[in-house]
Formats: sequence, structure tokens, C-alpha cells
Amino acid sequence: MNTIRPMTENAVLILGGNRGAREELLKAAVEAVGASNTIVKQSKIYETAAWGGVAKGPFLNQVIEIKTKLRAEELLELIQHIEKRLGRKRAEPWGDRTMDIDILFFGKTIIATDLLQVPHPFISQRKFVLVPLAEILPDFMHPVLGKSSQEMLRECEDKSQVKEYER
Ligand SMILES: Nc1ncnc2c1ncn2[C@@H]1O[C@H](COP(=O)(O)OP(=O)(O)OP(=O)(O)O)[C@@H](O)[C@H]1O
Ligand SMILES: Nc1nc2c(c(=O)[nH]1)N=C(CO)CN2
Repeated sequence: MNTIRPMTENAVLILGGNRGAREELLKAAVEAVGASNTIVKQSKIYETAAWGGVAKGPFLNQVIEIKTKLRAEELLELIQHIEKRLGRKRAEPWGDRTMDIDILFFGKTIIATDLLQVPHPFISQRKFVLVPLAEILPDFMHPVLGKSSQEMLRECEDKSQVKEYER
């Protein structure tokens, strides 16, 4: 049986990088996503300590909510194209980069393929995700964990620094 797909879906993305002109790259990435999707909400920009023990030097991170007509796989292709255009080289996992864009949520859809895992698997373990997420979508319920962004932030054991960015 065919399932009916809504014409548009609300997706939540995290963007960030720790190399190059970080603020300009972040603005260029948001603009590039907004060229073919509607930006519904944008968090502030946060300066965040590198998470994961691989990358060196602080990131700028931002979470945005978009309304998109794309399927999740098409959205992944778009963000990978934007990452590439903004200088991203395929490097080691969790390593330094000029621009990384991840899909945190795609509505309430759950996807687990080799190419795409949604909700993104590390949301509840990353303060650099949860602080901007809870700023713009405090009551959004994680469709697998059944917890709101605020609750996940309260329970998060990641104590790394996340502060509002001041240029
Ligand atoms: N929700 C998702 N958003 C973006 N990429 C995803 C997602 N789920 C799986 N991927 C896959 O992950 C691959 C590696 O992505 P990437 O290099 O950005 O990982 P990373 O940023 O080092 O680690 P992490 O995803 O934990 O932040 C991508 O090629 C993509 O196919
Ligand atoms: N603070 C912070 N740390 C990270 C980030 C990021 O966007 N912000 N991205 C990573 C790539 O997976 C690894 N570590």
C-alpha cells in the first residue's frame, strides 16, 4: 500500500564548523539552505567546545527549523552539496571541518539506513545540539526517546562549554 507523504515537512538541522571564517561560513550555509527551503526558526549562534575528543578548537553552532518539500534523502544530498561548496573535505569522523550540517529531525519520521539515521543518534549526548535546540523548540518531543528538548538538556551529562557567541 502506498503511504501518502505530506507536501511539506518540518525538519531540524544543526550547522557548525571550527575552521576558516566560522561566522561567515555559518551565515553562508544558512542562506544556502534557505535558497530552496523556508527557514521557520533560527537559534542564536553558540560558541561550543569541540565535542568527541577528535576536533581541536571551538566550533560555532546553530540550529534551524525549516519547512521543506524535499524527501529526507534529497535534503541529505542538498546539505552535503552545501558542505562541499563551503570547503568541507571528507575527513576523519568528529574531526575539524569548515562546515558540517546534520539532520536532527525530519518531522517525527524515523529513518535507519546506511546513509541516513534520523533522529540523529547523538542528540541527547551533545550539549552543543541541545542548547540551541531547546532555545527554539523546547517542547519538541524526540520521537524515539519520548523526551522533550528541555528534558534532554536537563538530563544531559555533557558538561562541555556552550556559550552565546559574541563577535
Ligand atoms: N541525520 C544525519 N544527518 C547527516 N548525515 C547523516 C545522518 N545520518 C547519517 N548520516 C551519514 O553520516 C555520514 C557522515 O557524516 P559526517 O561526516 O557529517 O559525520 P560526522 O559529522 O563526523 O559525525 P556525526 O554525524 O556524529 O556528527 C554522511 O555521509 C551521511 O550519509
Ligand atoms: N562543539 C562541537 N563539537 C563537534 C561538532 C560540532 O558541530 N560542535 N561536530 C563534530 C562532527 O561530528 C564533532 N564535534
